[in-house]
Amino acid sequence: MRSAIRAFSTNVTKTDRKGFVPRRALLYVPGSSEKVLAKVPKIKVDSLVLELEDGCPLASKAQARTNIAAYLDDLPSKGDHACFELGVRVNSVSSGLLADDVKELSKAKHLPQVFLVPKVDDPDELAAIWDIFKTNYGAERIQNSKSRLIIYIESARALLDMPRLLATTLNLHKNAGFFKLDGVVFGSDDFCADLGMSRSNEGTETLYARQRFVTCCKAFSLQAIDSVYIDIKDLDGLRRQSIEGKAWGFDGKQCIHPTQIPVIQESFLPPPDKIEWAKALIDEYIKHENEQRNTVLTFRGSMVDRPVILQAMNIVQTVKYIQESQ
Ligand SMILES: CC(C)(COP(=O)(O)OP(=O)(O)OC[C@H]1O[C@@H](n2cnc3c(N)ncnc32)[C@H](O)[C@@H]1OP(=O)(O)O)[C@@H](O)C(=O)NCCC(=O)NCCSC(=O)C[C@H](O)C(=O)O
Ligand SMILES: [Mg+2]
Repeated sequence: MRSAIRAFSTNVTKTDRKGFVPRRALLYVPGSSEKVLAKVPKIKVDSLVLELEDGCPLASKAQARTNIAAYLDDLPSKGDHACFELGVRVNSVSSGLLADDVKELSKAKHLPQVFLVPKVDDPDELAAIWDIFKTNYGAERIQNSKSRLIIYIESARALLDMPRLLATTLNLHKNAGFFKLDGVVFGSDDFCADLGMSRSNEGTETLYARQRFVTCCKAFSLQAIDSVYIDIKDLDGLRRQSIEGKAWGFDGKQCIHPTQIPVIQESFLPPPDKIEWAKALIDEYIKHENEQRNTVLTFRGSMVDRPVILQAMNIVQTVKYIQESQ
């Protein structure tokens, strides 16, 4: 892309995209099931999360920890994985289970590519989380790893305090060497429970929350991962909510069943006609700019100014990054 276009600060270009991981679909695979774990290397999804939290019954937590630690310990023997990223979601600090999770996981030779920490409600919890990881892994092992961090916003308090939570997490990386925060997940089901809401497939009850959430993520150049859609059989509803989330600026969506993966991943890719529109608009804009005319132009009957160009660039670059990561 030409320099005039590159000079714009966009959603995509302002983020450090080195090591960019597409997270259109983030699939939870319960760690308690050895049968399902055996399928992990072949599951084609952007981000695959070995689950220790709510997808794992309390009675199976210990078994799930052992299974996931064994999986990570023996990672090279599993061969190439079809996913871009293999993560582990641990339990929250408030559950009292996090220390046991991290203690067991740290026995494995390999770290996951991303740790996902749910229910981060208060900036003070972050010091406790860092302390648990440091105690078990040792600061050096963490600082020398390329593992990333994803946190969850799942309560009214966390949503309101989101800027402070994100800034504190980013500072823990900068000042102490904790894993770098790369994305944030909106835990809509826990959020509904926290507010006494009844969740619906339409998701109108979380409209404000999702919009505030995505705005805060983008203010800190972080990936925003949308709500889970629990009606597994309703793929049309899932598609509608995925397309809506993409249009609102979300980068991906949580996923609980393999049938949801293609629906979500397709929805988070701009459609071919949008990609064609964006490329043609950028070409036209460059031509227009070279002719030293006003930077507002008419394209296919619509007025185009700088923000429209930025949206077109986001489309082209999102596709480019996903293709480059494949
Ligand atoms: C919901 C499920 C319990 C359904 O499982 P099951 O009854 O086995 O479904 P199917 O018979 O339709 O399964 C068909 C085959 O697909 C495999 N399968 C199913 N789910 C998964 C999966 N998640 N990953 C990999 N493979 C999966 C089955 O094994 C079958 O295979 P086969 O026998 O070979 O044909 C189950 O889908 C499930 O447990 N999903 C994950 C649930 C979970 O983790 N929930 C917590 C995350 S959501 C969340 O916490 C949101 C957030 O925090 C918030 O607060 O909002
Ligand atoms: Mg949750």
